[in-house]
Amino acid sequence: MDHFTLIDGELHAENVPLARIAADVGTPVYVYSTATFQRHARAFREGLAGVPRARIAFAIKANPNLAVLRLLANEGFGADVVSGGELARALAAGMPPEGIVFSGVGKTRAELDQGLNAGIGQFNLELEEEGVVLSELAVARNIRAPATLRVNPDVDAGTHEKISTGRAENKFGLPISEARAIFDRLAPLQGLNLRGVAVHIGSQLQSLEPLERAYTRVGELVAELRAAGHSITHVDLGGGLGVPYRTTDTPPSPAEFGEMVARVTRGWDVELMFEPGRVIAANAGVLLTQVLWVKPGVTHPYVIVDSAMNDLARVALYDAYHDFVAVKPSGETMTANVAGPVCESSDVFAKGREIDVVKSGDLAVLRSAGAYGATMASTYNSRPLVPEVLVSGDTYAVVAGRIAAETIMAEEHVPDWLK
Ligand SMILES: Cc1ncc(COP(=O)(O)O)c(C=O)c1O
Ligand SMILES: N[C@@H](CCCC[NH3+])C(=O)O
Repeated sequence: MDHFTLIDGELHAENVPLARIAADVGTPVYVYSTATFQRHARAFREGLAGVPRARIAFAIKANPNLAVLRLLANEGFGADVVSGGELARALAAGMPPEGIVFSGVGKTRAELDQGLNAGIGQFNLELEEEGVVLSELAVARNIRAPATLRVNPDVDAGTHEKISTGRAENKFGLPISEARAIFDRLAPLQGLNLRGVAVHIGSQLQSLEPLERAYTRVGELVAELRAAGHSITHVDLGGGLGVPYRTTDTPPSPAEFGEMVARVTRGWDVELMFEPGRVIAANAGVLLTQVLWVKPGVTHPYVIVDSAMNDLARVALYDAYHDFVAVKPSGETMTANVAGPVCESSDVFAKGREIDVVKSGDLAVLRSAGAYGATMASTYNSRPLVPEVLVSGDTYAVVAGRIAAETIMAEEHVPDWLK
């Protein structure tokens, strides 16, 4: 359930008509609901009620909008960051440094430095050399960096191959079979407080079974590390819980996830970290767009909208499904393709789909666009960066402006020899 509903035959975000936002801000525009974000954040936390000592770090990559981060900080969430830019955003949003986890396979020395300067709560190490460098940087400051080893459990998450991270051939994590030896070598380093293990096997998971397998392997590793004399106090179980994009999708609920985690981790006696992204953000946002033309096609007409793959890349990248619905549906439907203006044949949001009847000038939304939407937008075709709006009750605020591609076009970008 979300807070984008029909009121008097017209789609609203909470109590605000989407048509009003379109008139005031223009389209395309991402529209987020405060109430949906809060509902999802609370449902996730409540799902973990049976898990002692659980901490939640929102995976900022899913939606790094500062207002959204402030909202989640107010819900007690920390942040999972994967770059210096995301770290800066988490801090700017008021997330306490000790609630911030730094993940990622390619952290630079400058980013490790930035994390140490900020005093973040945890570095998830992806390779042995990274641990050596982090230790050196920490020793230079006379501190010890809190860290875990991210392991790759070689589990197929059963999701789209481009968002799968836990198979042996993926670039993420250390082979779990080598974790013990690497832990033995890194744990004594003076600048490290190597205190646990992290795992994350992929995104948009539709089943708990691969997560349970991965977590079980992590549990075995924790026992093995303890038997070898290591003190293990922290385990990071990552993110990945899927969401319904279609009404027929039935991903596990946060409550079912929490029940599985409580069962699998019983007796681990550690602080558990979770890094949800999509499950908090996806259904808290829509991409509001206007129909430009309805163009006759060979088999079906093309509904050409003013949003495109540069605004919402998921369909072109992963063949993802986003529901397309009219803001003022007449009740009639038609079979059509929905496409954007970008000069790529992959700039198509829906093919041969039964959709609400729309005509030139009508407003419509692509649903479930709050995660990996605006954050993956680009200025391809010199289109502006899409703005974002956050609704709360009867009011809304523009929380990211429409940034014209021309603003990054300057005479100094043309070298002298071309003038
Ligand atoms: C390390 C890590 N943590 C958390 C996430 C968030 O995943 P999701 O948005 O599927 O919850 C990701 C993305 O897959 C990730 O790579
Ligand atoms: N960008 C992907 C998710 C990537 C998850 C990050 N490891 C998507 O939209 O589905």
